[in-house]
Amino acid sequence: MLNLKTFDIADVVLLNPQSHCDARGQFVETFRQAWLEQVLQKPVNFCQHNLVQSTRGVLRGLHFQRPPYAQAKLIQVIEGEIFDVMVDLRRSSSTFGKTLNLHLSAKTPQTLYIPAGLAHGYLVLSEQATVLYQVDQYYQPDADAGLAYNDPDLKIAWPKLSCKYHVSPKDQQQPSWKALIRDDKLFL
Ligand SMILES: Cc1cn([C@H]2C[C@H](O)[C@@H](COP(=O)(O)OP(=O)(O)O[C@H]3O[C@@H](C)C(=O)[C@@H](O)[C@H]3O)O2)c(=O)[nH]c1=O
Repeated sequence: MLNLKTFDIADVVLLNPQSHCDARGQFVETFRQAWLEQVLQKPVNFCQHNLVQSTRGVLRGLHFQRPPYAQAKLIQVIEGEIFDVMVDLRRSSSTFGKTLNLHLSAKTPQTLYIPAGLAHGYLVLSEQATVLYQVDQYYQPDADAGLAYNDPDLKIAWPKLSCKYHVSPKDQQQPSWKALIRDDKLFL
């Protein structure tokens, strides 16, 4: 049986699938297309699968692809724990500019669906983390875009760690929210 959670930001869905435990270990159906299609009332089709490994303090994001290559994402943490962040960039949305954060851990098999039009990022809280994610549009380097993870306007309460955050040179120079919203082409 599937248990799912929705949030203030429309179309973000956290799937909490059932674990089947026995003497050998556990078996979990982490995703069924029909589950999401029933909630979203539209077809989903993931064409690219990614595997990302990181160590504690690595902060990736906040990222999105500009239209017409905006990507919906399906996130699973298969090792370790992350603090996952989403920002609604859809001008038509009642939660435009709103952020949402969740702790995701491999200890609890969960699958997070992030609709197209949201910026996404995460901080690794465990010694190592492995994130598997699927996207419904191919990676388009020319459409790759970002938003400063530490923009005070976003008020994201990133957890404090005993080590420094490890942020890529690209992500240290992402634009602020105010700079981003001046550019109409960035949004759905
Ligand atoms: C995202 C991506 C990157 N790459 C390459 C480009 C680069 O050489 C290397 C690392 O890219 P990045 O620094 O952008 O990787 P990363 O910072 O992990 O980017 C990811 O961050 C998280 C938060 C997301 O939500 C993803 O959509 C994606 O943007 O991998 C691909 O080949 N395919 C892809 O789909």
